[in-house]
Amino acid sequence: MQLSGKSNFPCFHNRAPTLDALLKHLTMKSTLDQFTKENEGFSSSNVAANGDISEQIVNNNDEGEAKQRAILLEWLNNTLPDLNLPLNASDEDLRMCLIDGTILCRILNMLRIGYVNEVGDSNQSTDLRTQKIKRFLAAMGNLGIPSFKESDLEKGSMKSVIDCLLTLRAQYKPTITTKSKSGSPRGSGSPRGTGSPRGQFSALTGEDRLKAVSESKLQRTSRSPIMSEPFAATVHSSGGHKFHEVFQVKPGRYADLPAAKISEMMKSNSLDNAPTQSLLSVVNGILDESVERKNGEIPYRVACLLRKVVQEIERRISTQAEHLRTQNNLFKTREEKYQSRIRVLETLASGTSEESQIVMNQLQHIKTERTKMEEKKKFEEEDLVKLTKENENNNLEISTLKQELEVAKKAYELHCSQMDTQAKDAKTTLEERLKELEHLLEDSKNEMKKLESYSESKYQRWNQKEQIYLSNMEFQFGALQELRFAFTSIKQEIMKAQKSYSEEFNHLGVKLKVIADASENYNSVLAENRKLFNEIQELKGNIRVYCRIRPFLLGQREKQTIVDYIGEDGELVIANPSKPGKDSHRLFKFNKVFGLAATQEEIFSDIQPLIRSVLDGFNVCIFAYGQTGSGKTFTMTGPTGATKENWGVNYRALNDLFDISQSRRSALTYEMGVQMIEIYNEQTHRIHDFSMSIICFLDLRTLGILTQLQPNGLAVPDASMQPVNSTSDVMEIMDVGLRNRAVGATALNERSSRSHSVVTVNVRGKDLKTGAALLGNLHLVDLAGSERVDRSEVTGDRLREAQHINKSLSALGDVIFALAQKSPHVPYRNSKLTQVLQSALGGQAKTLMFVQLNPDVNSYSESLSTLKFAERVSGVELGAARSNKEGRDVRELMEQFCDCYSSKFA
Ligand SMILES: Nc1ncnc2c1ncn2[C@@H]1O[C@H](COP(=O)(O)OP(=O)(O)OP(=O)(O)O)[C@@H](O)[C@H]1O
Repeated sequence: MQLSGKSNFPCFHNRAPTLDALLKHLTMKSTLDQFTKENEGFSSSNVAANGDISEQIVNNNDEGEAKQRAILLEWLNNTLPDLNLPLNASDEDLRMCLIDGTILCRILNMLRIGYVNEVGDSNQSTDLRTQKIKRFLAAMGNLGIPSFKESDLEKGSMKSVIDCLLTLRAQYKPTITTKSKSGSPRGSGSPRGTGSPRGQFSALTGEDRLKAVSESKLQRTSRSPIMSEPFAATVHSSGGHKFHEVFQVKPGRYADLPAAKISEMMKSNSLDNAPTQSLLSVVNGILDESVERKNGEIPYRVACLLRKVVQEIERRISTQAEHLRTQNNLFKTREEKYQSRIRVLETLASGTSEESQIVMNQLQHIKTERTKMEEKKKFEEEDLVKLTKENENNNLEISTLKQELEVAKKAYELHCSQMDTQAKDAKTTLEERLKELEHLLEDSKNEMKKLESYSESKYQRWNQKEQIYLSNMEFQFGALQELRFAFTSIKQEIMKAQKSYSEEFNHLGVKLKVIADASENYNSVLAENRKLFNEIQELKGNIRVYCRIRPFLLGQREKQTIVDYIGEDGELVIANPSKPGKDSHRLFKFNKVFGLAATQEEIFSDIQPLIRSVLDGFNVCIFAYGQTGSGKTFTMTGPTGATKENWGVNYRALNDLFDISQSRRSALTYEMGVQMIEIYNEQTHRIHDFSMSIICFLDLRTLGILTQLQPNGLAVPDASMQPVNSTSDVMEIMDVGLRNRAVGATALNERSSRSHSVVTVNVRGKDLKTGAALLGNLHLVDLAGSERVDRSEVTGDRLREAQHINKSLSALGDVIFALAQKSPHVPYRNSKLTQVLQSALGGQAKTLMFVQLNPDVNSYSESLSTLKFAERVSGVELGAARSNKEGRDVRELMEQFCDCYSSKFA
């Protein structure tokens, strides 16, 4: 049976809804009694009744507890069959039934006169009701509870009836207190330890019972209406017990409560039955927990619980306020009633004195009552004020809590919205990621298919390759076998070859020893060779004169020549066809005469030994002498734009120098330098500078000529040497020099040179073994034209140029003549030309002069004078060569040299 924990009895709970209903049914006559019962009559009568009960209970101690319970259950089931209490109902069920105010009111209504059955059984017989009343009285008698009389009911006085019911209720009520101490409904307060309600109650003395009732009253008055709730009155009821368990939560644990627990707490039943103090504790606990966690976050379910609890507190406060207003109105109504009664009584008091005395007594009594009422009212008002203040404080606290709750709610909602946003973003991201993964999965599948097909094809290819490799391996294995056989045979051949090689090496070693011995003698042989070679050159003559006859040029083929005979031993006979006669033929003798058909190569091959002498450390001078246009430049340099075949003496000589120096590099190292100057009007100029040109010719700086030769044998110090390493370097320098030469047009030759061109090659050699130095100079001179002045048809500057040319050529002839005569004085200083060529003229120097001859009959006289100049030089020299009869014959020396050379190097 489910019983409500609320007590509706007016004495204990003013806010119970059944109180007003009960009071309305009471008669006006019993109003004063009712008032007395609620205030003081209850305690005194109750105490008195309890005292009687205790005596009766003591007298009936022998009756069993089961019998008492059975009697009470029987009566309750008969009277209120809808309770449907089982015969074996427990003491707790019985207790819960009897302390229920509603049930007590129903019992009271049933007992009072004019009772109408709740179920609407208006036809119920009076006998039945009387029988029920008698049964109740009998049950009370059995329980030893002071009862009432049926006449009291007939009179309409309910005081004794209410006292009886309160006693019955009070009998069960102490067991509650006892239970909390002993854990048994009957408690340990029974002196016998039986725990029966009667025994327990009887164990209390009258004073104790009075004290208990007073405490109950004191509790009632000291508690605020808010706190005087059903739960407070029925702390140990089943519902209260449940609330106690539900709200016994340790501080700081609300956030961790499971949802089921919070749902249980939020049940309307739980919240309705929970004490306000517990609800406030819940609110404070949640807020403290929120503050302690410092993040303001309150789980949603806890926030719901908080809202629910606050709503419950608000509801209770409003209910209590309503109740206080009702109570106040009630007190005002009562006061008005009392005032009207006082006025009636005062009217009556004006009647008889006796009645007046009685009325005065009653009035006094009423005044006393009124004073008490006023005191009570005062207490109530104070209570009201306290409650109002408390209500205000609570409202204030609630508003604060609401604000905090609102703030917490907003923070929570903000947090929730952020979480929602994050969740949406995360969801979107995850969906995108899912799509990507799906695409990837699709791609992977496709890739896997491709790989499978590829691996399949590759597997087949590998199989094919394996077959090929196997066949190849078989083939290679066969080849390997062949190679092994070949290797064995080759090995044997190598062994044989090794043997023959070792024998050959031994033989070569012997030969190498011979070569080493020969090489040790090489330098001495080389020195001897140089000595012998020089002796040969000396035997040929240190001054040689060759004659070269220029061929007719294009357009001169039909002209008469002056050349009558050319002998192999250097004889030349010229004749003047225009003056035939006895003296028309003249004989000239040279070292050698080159005819019209002589090539450049033939010319050079004859002078090549002199070039070798330069590398042996001797000075050599080669110059061309002849009239303008006789072919001097052609012989010394070659034609303009000459190929290697037409190279003149200059190029060939320098080329030969480089070739011979290269062939000697194992024994000698050479450094070469070239300078190119020209002597014009007895002034010396450097012409190989690349920046020179014909236009700037007259502004050229005049070079000084040293009176004493330098250590290198040069007489023109200012004309710096240009180092050369190859034939191309030399050709480049010469080309620039030739372009810069002073060339002017004359009537005789379009390239008539009026200056002496001197190319000097300085050679420095070093013997790698002995360290001895060799120094040689080669002078290659292209002389100016030797024609006579009166034929050149020039005057002024041209005439002065011709005079300077004739003077220098005469000086050259004088020097050579003096050298040939071994004259003590050689007139080198008579011209710039002889000064420049001083080192190459005389001493051990070798001089070779080409006498260039123009065969044209028109140039007969110029050719004749040229030949006479050459005769003067060559005649002396040739004579000297011929007079060297005490010396060895040239031919013999040559043979001796050749024998020596072949024996050393063959
Ligand atoms: N041996 C030769 N064979 C063919 N042509 C020649 C020969 N000698 C000279 N010549 C030609 O004759 C002309 C004159 O020669 P070249 O200029 O060498 O004379 P030159 O004596 O140097 O004159 P100059 O005194 O004016 O310098 C040139 O055209 C040249 O090519």
